[in-house]
Amino acid sequence: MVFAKEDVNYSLYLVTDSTMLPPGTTLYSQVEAGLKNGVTLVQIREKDTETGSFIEEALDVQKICKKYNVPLIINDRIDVAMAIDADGVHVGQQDMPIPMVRKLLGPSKIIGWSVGKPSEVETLAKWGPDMVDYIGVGTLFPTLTKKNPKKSPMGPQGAIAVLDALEEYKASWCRTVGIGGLHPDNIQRVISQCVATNGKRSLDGISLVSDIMAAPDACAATVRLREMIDRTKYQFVDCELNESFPTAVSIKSVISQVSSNRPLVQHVTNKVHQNFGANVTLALGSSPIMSEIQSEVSELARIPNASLLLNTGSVAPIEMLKAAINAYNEVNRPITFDPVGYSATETRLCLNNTLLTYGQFACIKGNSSEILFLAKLNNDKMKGVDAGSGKNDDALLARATQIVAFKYKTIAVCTGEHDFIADGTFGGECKLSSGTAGVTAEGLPCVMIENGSIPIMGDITASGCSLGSTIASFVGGLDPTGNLFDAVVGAVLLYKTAGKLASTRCQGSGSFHVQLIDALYQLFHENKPEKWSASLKKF
Ligand SMILES: Cc1nc(C(=O)O)sc1CCOP(=O)(O)O
Ligand SMILES: C=C1C=NC(C(F)(F)F)=NC1=N
Ligand SMILES: [Mg+2]
Repeated sequence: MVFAKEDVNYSLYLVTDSTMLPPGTTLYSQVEAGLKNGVTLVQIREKDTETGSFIEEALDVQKICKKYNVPLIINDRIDVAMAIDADGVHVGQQDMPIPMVRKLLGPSKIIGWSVGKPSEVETLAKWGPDMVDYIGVGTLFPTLTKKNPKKSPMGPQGAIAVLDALEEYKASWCRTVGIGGLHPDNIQRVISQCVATNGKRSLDGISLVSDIMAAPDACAATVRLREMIDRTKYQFVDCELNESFPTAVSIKSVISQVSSNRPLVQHVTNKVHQNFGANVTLALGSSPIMSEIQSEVSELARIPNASLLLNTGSVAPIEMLKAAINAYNEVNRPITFDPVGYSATETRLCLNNTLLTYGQFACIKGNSSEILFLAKLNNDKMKGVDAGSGKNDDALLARATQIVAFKYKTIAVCTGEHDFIADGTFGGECKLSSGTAGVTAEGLPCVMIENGSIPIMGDITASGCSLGSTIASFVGGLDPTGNLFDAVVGAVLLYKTAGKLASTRCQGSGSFHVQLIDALYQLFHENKPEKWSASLKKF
């Protein structure tokens, strides 16, 4: 039986490995459990097996696959694939060159190729539509399954670069599966974030080994994976994600929610910001906790209305930051990420990129330099950790904010003379293959906040960081029916209005600090957004 290539379903692609079988299971029992519960494609990959027994195993697996009408792909071994008339092969960059594989297997067999970077896409595009049928895009996340890992994890952003290359080189025939460290805790984020910049394609499937092969109950593991992959809504935070434009009324409602829910705002932040951030949080009727203790982060995340502010100004150990991201993602509580000094040094760049790839953020907030860099629109290195020097025009900043929102499927905030806020959550909608149906960054809801300049804001410490505290309070205080975009816009509007008010009342930077907290306190408790000086404009 030959499978028509366009009928191949790549959505849940099991790659076998007999070296990790739990007691009481066999290669066949795990594969059958997968096939019974929604695996749509199987690859037998047994690196350390002698040819004879490999062929025996492959024939047995082939029988099971035929029973479920699922194609069987052989890893690396073209000879074995031909010997048993398998449905295709998967080869890596160091294996037999693709044109030779195609010559041996003929046009109807499925050929898969491991791809880790855009230049490899250029090659496959040059070979044309008769060569590579699908690519394994990886290694997405760290994994122990691949013995001698040659590739460092690329994360969703690396997969986006590969998807972009497929679009750039017009390899429309080529399908894609993500692979490497894929598990229930990151699959939905991968499906949601791995979208080509033109919005026209996302991964066609999720490929994995250990989540099923090493599962004591491979049926249950596969059922969970299947259900997750079939979901078209990625609810990474327990509040509403819809792209309505905020109004004074909706912001008033956000403040009432925050006021009554009194969110716990865990600050993992730099030393300079801690005290002031705590006072800003208290002024907003929320309760701050400055904890960097890894062992308590799961408990804190489970406190009602918990909200995490991750500010990488001066950093806790990366393992603690990762634990915090995991803990809050696990219980769908919001994380506000402030990549302070995003790329000022190699260390910060590496740390921030690692964290950006490690979890889903409700909001990513930065100054214009940080946002321009995150959007890859700023070539020169950042100057120090303060706001970028020089004037960037509004259109560029709005676009950069939309690009960051799109890449990370988050609410992106770019602060400066004007503030920009873009909603890249797509209401949580996400789908295999079709991406965002062509919606691109410039199609995202984006607002600009005008408020006149507040020069003195730059003369105090932690003014930007404390906007983070304000955002974290607002997103943390939402009811499940509250709206994330409203909360972030409301936080920025309130903060800028308070800054303006404080600058008219203070005698210098010392009293500005105090006046800013007073203004936040008064405006919050008064809750009359319709009277705020900061104005909102759809961009
Ligand atoms: C077979 C394979 N190829 C990879 C690549 O990056 O090309 S990673 C990998 C192993 C993936 O195993 P797990 O799902 O257990 O992480
Ligand atoms: C190294 C590999 C990379 N990707 C894939 C797949 F996901 F199936 F495409 N299989 C492999 N064996
Ligand atoms: Mg190989």
